[in-house]
Amino acid sequence: MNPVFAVEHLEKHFGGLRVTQDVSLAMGQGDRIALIGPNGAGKTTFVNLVTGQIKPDGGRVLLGGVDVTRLSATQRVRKGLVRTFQVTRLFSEMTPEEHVALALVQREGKSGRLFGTYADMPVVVSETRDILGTLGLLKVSQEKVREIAYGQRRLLEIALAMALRPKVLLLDEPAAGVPHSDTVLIENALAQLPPELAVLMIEHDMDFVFRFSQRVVVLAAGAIIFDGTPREVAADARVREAYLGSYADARSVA
Ligand SMILES: Nc1ncnc2c1ncn2[C@@H]1O[C@H](COP(=O)(O)OP(=O)(O)OP(=O)(O)O)[C@@H](O)[C@H]1O
Repeated sequence: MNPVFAVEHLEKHFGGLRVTQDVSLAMGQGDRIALIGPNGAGKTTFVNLVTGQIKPDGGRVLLGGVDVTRLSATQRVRKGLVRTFQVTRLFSEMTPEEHVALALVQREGKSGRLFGTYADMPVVVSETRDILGTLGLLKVSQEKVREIAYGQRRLLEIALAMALRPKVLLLDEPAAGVPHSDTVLIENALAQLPPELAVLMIEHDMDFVFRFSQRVVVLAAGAIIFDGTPREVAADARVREAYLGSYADARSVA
């Protein structure tokens, strides 16, 4: 069976800097992969290449076995490759329900209708509730975004990504900026995502990474230096040197 998502020999240079070096990776349905690496390792560049925000200098991006390297970011979203961003892009005066409902209205090509009319669209109303329920946001669905906790805003970003019906979801640091005590909200919500969805997460919080992922891919200086289970990755000397440092010793995760 074809992987749901793959990159083959991806390359990106910025001037003389090789930011992505011969990166190959494949994901199957339901995979939960964490992409880790030190600052400047090329994680965001990798996601930008995958989603089509920037063009690679070499290599291919495949979705369901089909080469999408030449497709725009929007075309890739329509094919099920969806990302979230590190920085939230929400409207402070709108509610979570309005955000998700309008994303669904837009997805269905009904955005010509007047704002606020989604209440007349039962399919939109029920899917909105399902998505907000999955992300644990029903209790704040009617509050303005400026009134909800930062962690809930990050979850709303993921809800908006889910409104696009992804097959592959790329999460760029979903817990960044979230107080450590609230990280569990994000973890619990991610655990409710559909099991068949393939999820690749960039994240610096290693406790979160080890609990979330079945597989950890380590990027350093633009190249994959390790790809294995959380237990293997924590025990690998090269990874400790490049990234984990004293973390693995301190936590005894190996
Ligand atoms: N548009 C650009 N032009 C030139 N250099 C760039 C550009 N974008 C990124 N870089 C460089 O590419 C390297 C990788 O950056 P990238 O943001 O992908 O790393 P990262 O692993 O996501 O880092 P962080 O964890 O800090 O977000 C860095 O050295 C960065 O300065």
